[in-house]
Amino acid sequence: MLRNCARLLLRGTALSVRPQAVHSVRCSFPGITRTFAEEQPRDYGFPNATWNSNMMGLYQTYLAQCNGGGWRKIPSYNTTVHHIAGDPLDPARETRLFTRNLDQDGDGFEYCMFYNKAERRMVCLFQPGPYLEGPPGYTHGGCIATIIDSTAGAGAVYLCGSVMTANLNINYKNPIRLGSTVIVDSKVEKIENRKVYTTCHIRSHDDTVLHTESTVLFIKLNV
Ligand SMILES: CCCCCCCCCCCC(=O)SCCNC(=O)CCNC(=O)[C@H](O)C(C)(C)COP(=O)(O)OP(=O)(O)OC[C@H]1O[C@@H](n2cnc3c(N)ncnc32)[C@H](O)[C@@H]1OP(=O)(O)O
Repeated sequence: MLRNCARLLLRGTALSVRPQAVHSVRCSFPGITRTFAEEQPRDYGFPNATWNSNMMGLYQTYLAQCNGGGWRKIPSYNTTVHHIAGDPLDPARETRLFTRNLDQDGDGFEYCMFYNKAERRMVCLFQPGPYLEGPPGYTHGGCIATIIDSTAGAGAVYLCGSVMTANLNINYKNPIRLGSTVIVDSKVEKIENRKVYTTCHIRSHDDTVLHTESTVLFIKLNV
């Protein structure tokens, strides 16, 4: 449905859509604003049946802090934009966010994010699924890099607008077991002109194990 509607709109074909069914999908990159007709999009940052008890417990903890505690839950969809002007991608082709590209809940990246503007922090509760395997039973380092980039990137976007990752450094300290829950905690440390310096740590759900420590440099685009 989404793909068909987007295709029709992109081709300029008249399409009658109920107003309440129109959802404006905005991209975080400059010069790109497209509106797609779609059903109410699913927010993948809500709990599903595959979330384990630690993930659920942390979710409830952060959710409780959204009531006057300075935190807010960030929605998470499975697509950003379908076409970038001048981009070689076929505008009619469906694209999916890398971290939301599997159909079955629980197989890949299960996560939700919470943002605290005053603290310049974006926190991601992350439960890696079985299709993210690297070493037997553990999460692939590239997947870990992805969730760090996505979390710190979202934090930079919420604070500064459009950014691109320029540099990502990770020290892997302890492996992350598949199916476990970890806390990805990023913070914007410093902004210098277009450069947004962030740090990010991944810790176990109970804070006892440090899995990674990293720095990520983003460059602002819309200045
Ligand atoms: C909301 C939820 C949804 C949104 C959720 C969002 C999640 C996003 C997470 C995914 C993000 C990605 O995957 S992004 C995809 C991976 N990244 C990329 O493909 C980026 C490829 N690189 C580029 O496009 C470009 O190099 C840029 C845009 C990064 C910078 O190019 P530019 O715009 O021409 O700027 P440039 O003049 O080169 O640099 C500007 C300043 O930054 C410095 N600078 C540039 N690169 C570096 C570097 N690696 N290390 C140090 N410093 C650097 C320069 O020295 C300069 O400093 P000074 O002289 O001013 O002092």
